[in-house]
Amino acid sequence: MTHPRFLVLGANGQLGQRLTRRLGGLDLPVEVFAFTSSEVDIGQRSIVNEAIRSLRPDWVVNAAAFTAVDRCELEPDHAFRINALAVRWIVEAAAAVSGRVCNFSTDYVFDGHAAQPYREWDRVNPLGIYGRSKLGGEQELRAGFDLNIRTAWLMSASRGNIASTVVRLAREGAPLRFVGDQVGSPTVADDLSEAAVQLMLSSCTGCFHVVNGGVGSWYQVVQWILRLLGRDPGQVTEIEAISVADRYPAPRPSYSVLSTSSYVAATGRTTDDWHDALERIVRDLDHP
Ligand SMILES: NC(=O)C1=CN([C@@H]2O[C@H](COP(=O)(O)OP(=O)(O)OC[C@H]3O[C@@H](n4cnc5c(N)ncnc54)[C@H](O)[C@@H]3O)[C@@H](O)[C@H]2O)C=CC1
Repeated sequence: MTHPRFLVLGANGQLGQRLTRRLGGLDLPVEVFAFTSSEVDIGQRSIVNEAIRSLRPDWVVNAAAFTAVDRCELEPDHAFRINALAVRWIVEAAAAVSGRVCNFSTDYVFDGHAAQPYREWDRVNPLGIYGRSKLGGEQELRAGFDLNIRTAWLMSASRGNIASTVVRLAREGAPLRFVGDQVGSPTVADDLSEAAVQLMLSSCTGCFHVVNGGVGSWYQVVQWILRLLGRDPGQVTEIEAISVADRYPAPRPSYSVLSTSSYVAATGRTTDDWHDALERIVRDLDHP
């Protein structure tokens, strides 16, 4: 009997690293192949084709993306090429070897005008190029065959991420200015990886929202990190809530909380509240 084969693209990214590690640590006989952006450039159709056709994976896990939201406005051609057209090439090559595609998308496909958590079937209306290009990628997937996981506000213990940045700034006593007027679903990349693996192992197809539970702003995330570090945010005068419009050129949805009820219905699992999930990361960062 052959073991399920997984091919991870964008394996050097925040999610790609976690997913590769999670797949490699499974208590099941699986084969995992992982390519970084320099090994397989998904923007090159022939390279994508060659990698997928030679390895014949059961699942191509696309963790590669152009995720710099503000740069997407300046480089729309590149954004559409990587976030949309490349997904078409991945799907074409996967189809040739009867493989499925697990793709990741974003809460930024929504405009933020909702008053309750977004479901998978809610009207999409991206505000900027990043969201539009990711929506383009979603549209390349095959109904009933591929898996599209919309997630949001990813955090991990990687360097440069919000958790490690706040820990560093707090230690240096540097001022902390974070957006307070945008709320969403902060999500830990390890938890998303676990859920994605579960969905693939249960042969789920279609669109699922997968995020940690609860609602927060980046300002609240930072307050929570400071509390976990034993610093009373009330005493930290340097922390300031700023407006998204003051910080970023590209528009962002002011409310992009995602409902995970489809994920719960499909797998019987729930995701942890983001406060608990973040606590695990900060504990690891604080005591490396
Ligand atoms: N970071 C976040 O807050 C959110 C991320 N997402 C989605 O989750 C997925 C993973 O995001 P992250 O890991 O956080 O992003 P990331 O930016 O950390 O990783 C993306 C990876 O793709 C690679 N990449 C870029 N262009 C490539 C190319 N032409 N060929 C191959 N690789 C290429 C980059 O080198 C990077 O390693 C993406 O689909 C993203 O759109 C969705 C919502 C929120």
